Amino acid sequence: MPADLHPEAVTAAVRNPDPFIDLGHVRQVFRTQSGGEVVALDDVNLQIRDGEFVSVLGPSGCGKSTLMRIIGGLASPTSGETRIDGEPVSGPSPLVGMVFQQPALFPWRSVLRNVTLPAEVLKLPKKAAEERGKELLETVGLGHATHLYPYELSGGMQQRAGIARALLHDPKILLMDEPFGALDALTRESMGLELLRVWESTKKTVVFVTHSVNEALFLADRVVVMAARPGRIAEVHEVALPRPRTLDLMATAEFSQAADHLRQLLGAKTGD
Ligand SMILES: Nc1ncnc2c1ncn2[C@@H]1O[C@H](COP(=O)(O)OP(=O)(O)OP(=O)(O)O)[C@@H](O)[C@H]1O
Repeated sequence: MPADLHPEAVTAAVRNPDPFIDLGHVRQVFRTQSGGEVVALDDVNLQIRDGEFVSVLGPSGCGKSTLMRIIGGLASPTSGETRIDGEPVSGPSPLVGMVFQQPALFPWRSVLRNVTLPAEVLKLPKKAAEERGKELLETVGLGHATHLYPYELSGGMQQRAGIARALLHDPKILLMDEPFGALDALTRESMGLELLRVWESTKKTVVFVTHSVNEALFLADRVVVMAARPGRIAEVHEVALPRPRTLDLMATAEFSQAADHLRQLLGAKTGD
C-alpha cells in the first residue's frame, strides 16, 4: 500500500489539516457603557500552520488581546469562525497553553508546584506531572529553582516559570500575550532567544503579541500587523530572515529594512 494511503497516514492527515489555526471572517463587537459600540475586530481572516511562529503587532486597542482570547476559547466572537486542527473552538482547549504579561504565580506555592498546577486542574497523574515540570524548568533555565518561591525570583525568572507552566500539559499551541512586556530590555532580548530555543525543541505553534517591532520580527516566521478603529489586519508580513537567529541579526541591513517597513505600516515615527 502506498505510504500516504496507510490508514494511520490518512487519519493523521484528517486530524492535522492545513491550516492548524483558522480564523474566518471573525468580528467582535463590544457594547460600551454609554450604549455605543466598539468594533474590536472586523473581518479578521488568518491561517496559521502547525509549528509556525507568528507575531501579532499593533497599536493599543487594535484587538490583539481580543484575538488571543478568541483563539484560546476564552471569548466567542460576535460572528465568524475559529477552528483549531479542523475543530470549531467552543471553549478553552487542552491544545492551547497561554502566557500573559503577568505570570500570576501563586505566592504560597513553590516554583515547581506553580508549574504543575495545570495537572491538578486537568486531573493528570501527579508523579508524571512533577517529572515533566522538572524537565520543563530545566528547559527554561530554572532547573535550580524548583523549590524557590515566586518572591525569590526575578521578573524574567517568573516569566520563564509561566512559560514552563503553559507547556506542562504539552499543548500544541502557545498563545503569548505581551509575555515580555514588563521586563527590562536586556532580559527581554535573552528571553526572546530562550523562547526560540524552546520553540525549536518543542515544535509548538506560537502566536506572540508584542508592541515591539524588533521583537516581532526577530522571533517570527510571519508578522501580522494590525490597525485600530476598527481592529483589523493591515498586512501579514513574511519574514525572510534566516534561522537559527542570533542577536547580531538585528544589526543587519535586511533586518533594518523589514523593521522600517513594519514601522511605516504602524505609522510609528520613532524606534520601538
Ligand atoms: N470586554 C470588553 N468590553 C468592552 N470593550 C472591550 C472589551 N474588551 C476589549 N474592549 C475594547 O476592544 C478594543 C480592543 O481591545 P484589546 O484589549 O483587544 O486591544 P489590544 O490591541 O490588546 O490593546 P493593548 O495593546 O492596549 O493591550 C479596545 O477598544 C477595548 O477598549
